[in-house]
Amino acid sequence: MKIAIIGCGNMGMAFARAFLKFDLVKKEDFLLVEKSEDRTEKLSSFQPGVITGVISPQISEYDLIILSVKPQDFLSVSESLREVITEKQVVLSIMAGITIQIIQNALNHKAVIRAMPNTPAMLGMGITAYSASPEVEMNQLRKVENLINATGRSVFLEDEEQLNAVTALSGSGPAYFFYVVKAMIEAGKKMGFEESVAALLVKQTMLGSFHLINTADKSLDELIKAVASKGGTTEAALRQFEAGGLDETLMDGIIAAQVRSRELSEG
Ligand SMILES: NC(=O)C1=CN([C@@H]2O[C@H](COP(=O)(O)OP(=O)(O)OC[C@H]3O[C@@H](n4cnc5c(N)ncnc54)[C@H](O)[C@@H]3O)[C@@H](O)[C@H]2O)C=CC1
Ligand SMILES: O=C(O)[C@@H]1CCC=N1
Repeated sequence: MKIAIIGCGNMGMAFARAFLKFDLVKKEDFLLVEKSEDRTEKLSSFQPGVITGVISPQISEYDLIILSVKPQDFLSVSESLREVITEKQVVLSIMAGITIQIIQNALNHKAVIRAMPNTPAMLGMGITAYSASPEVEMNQLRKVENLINATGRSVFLEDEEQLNAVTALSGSGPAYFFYVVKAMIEAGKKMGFEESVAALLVKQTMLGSFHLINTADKSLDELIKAVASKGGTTEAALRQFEAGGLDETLMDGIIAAQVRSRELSEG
């Protein structure tokens, strides 16, 4: 399969590297379209077939076109892409908020898959949800699903609207996790630890706790209860979290992300 990637930043290249790792695509079968000159210099070490700063008719030789520019850059990309895209090509967009219909209209093109990955895709540990327009054929969808699975796990959603919630939950989710880890490390520093020691304590705690979620035969409430002794230290912390409305703040934040994802489709 020959793949053109438009917007070769964090996510576009995470996808490209994952496809290479699993030998799903050959280096020479990539066309990388990247506007930034700084970024383009870095891309040369990837040794793709073609690196270019602009969309040209050459793109019509590629089976799949991945749109991985920021949502705000889509309009300018679509103006040149609609001139050269051909009917047999499939478009895979990972842009937050931009609906299949907007992409179809802007490109005058029917076969569109919209996906929402997350940054652990860089390690092959991502989770991507995706929807497709009815014009995407089953064999095309399967091929794209195989590609996505090189970046981690995937889930197909019949209802495209749910991608806004996916964006809020797992698309943005890594940032929430890093935010909590950072706050915990800051607390460690406040209590007198060197940053490296605080980071070691927190990161290993997160890693071990994640594995407990997956392996212990306990619900999250039971896992919390198993840590929080009556009248003990954890209870003191949890009481403070509750008084500050931490869980509601987190939920409100995630819903704000969903609202923003919907807004992005309105331009
Ligand atoms: N970063 C994340 O965690 C996630 C991002 N996304 C989506 O992925 C998309 C890309 O995000 P990132 O990779 O984080 O952004 P990024 O800023 O790292 O990459 C975007 C790239 O597009 C390039 N670009 C802009 N206009 C262009 C044009 N006209 N032609 C060619 N290249 C152009 C930029 O120079 C940049 O290198 C966004 O739409 C975002 O919503 C989706 C899931 C997770
Ligand atoms: O923040 C954003 O808009 C993108 C979408 C999900 C993660 N990053």
